Amino acid sequence: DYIFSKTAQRPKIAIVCGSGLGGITGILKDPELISYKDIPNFPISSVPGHAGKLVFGKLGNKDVVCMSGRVHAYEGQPLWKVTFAMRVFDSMGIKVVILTNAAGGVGEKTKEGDLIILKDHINLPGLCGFNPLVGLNDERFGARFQETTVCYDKELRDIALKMAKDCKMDFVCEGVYIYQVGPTFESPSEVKFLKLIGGDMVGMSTVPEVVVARHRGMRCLGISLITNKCIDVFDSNKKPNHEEVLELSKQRSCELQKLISKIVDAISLEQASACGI
Ligand SMILES: O=P(O)(O)O[C@H]1O[C@H](CO)[C@@H](O)[C@H]1O
Ligand SMILES: Nc1nc2[nH]cnc2c(=O)[nH]1
Repeated sequence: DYIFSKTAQRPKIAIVCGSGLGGITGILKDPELISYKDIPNFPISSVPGHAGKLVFGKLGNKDVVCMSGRVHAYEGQPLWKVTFAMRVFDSMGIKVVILTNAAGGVGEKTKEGDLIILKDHINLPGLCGFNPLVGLNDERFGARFQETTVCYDKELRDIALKMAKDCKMDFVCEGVYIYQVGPTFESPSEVKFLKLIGGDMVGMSTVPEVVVARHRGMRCLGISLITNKCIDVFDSNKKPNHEEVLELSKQRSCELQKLISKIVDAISLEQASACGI
């Protein structure tokens, strides 16, 4: 109610901006900003590169809302708060959520600067009891036992790959994202393990949000920007750090913005009936 009292825009598509990836808010037409701190109960990010505002506006000819900044479990927030925005989006009538993140490249397939469309995920903490759907379930909002067979909508993924091909973005492909809580980056032995279990990239976000978004029946598309290669050799002098993550995000933000703009355009053309947009 608070959000709708502040804007007359009623988007059907939400975009979650990962670390340093809030630049897309700068290309929205007729932007209207709402600070997280003004929205009742909305959690506020403490991480550099996560601004803390909802930005409504037009991307091409479609209304969208961008979440510029997210909270992560490693900030000490419970998972219901980490995923709170997804419940808000659902009550606002959002049908499609595009989630971006900065991630470390695990396998040979990925290199710095690549944009990887999430084909699936491995919810490592989820497998050990750290899942946002733990707790009493309200059947009005979703099933007790949520399936996660196709978390990342096939049609949306196909659109993303087609748009990337049309734009000759040869650094876009599909991959599997592994969620770990953080805030530590991975040790070399952990990276070897993540490779073994079939991950292409690893990060500290997105999956809890997707689990809740799917529980609420929203369609999800995930896009990882590979900001660094995970180090799987012992005694390396090279060490991952958040500054490097933000620097790479800055370098690739234009390409990501272009790809998302094309995807949003295509959703309106190709998915009008399916998504009720
Ligand atoms: O996933 P996003 O929010 O893009 O952020 C990524 O970047 C941070 C590490 O540099 C971690 O929070 C990781 O999850
Ligand atoms: N877990 C994790 N998250 C990241 N986010 C950006 N880079 C990384 C990384 O190497 N590991």
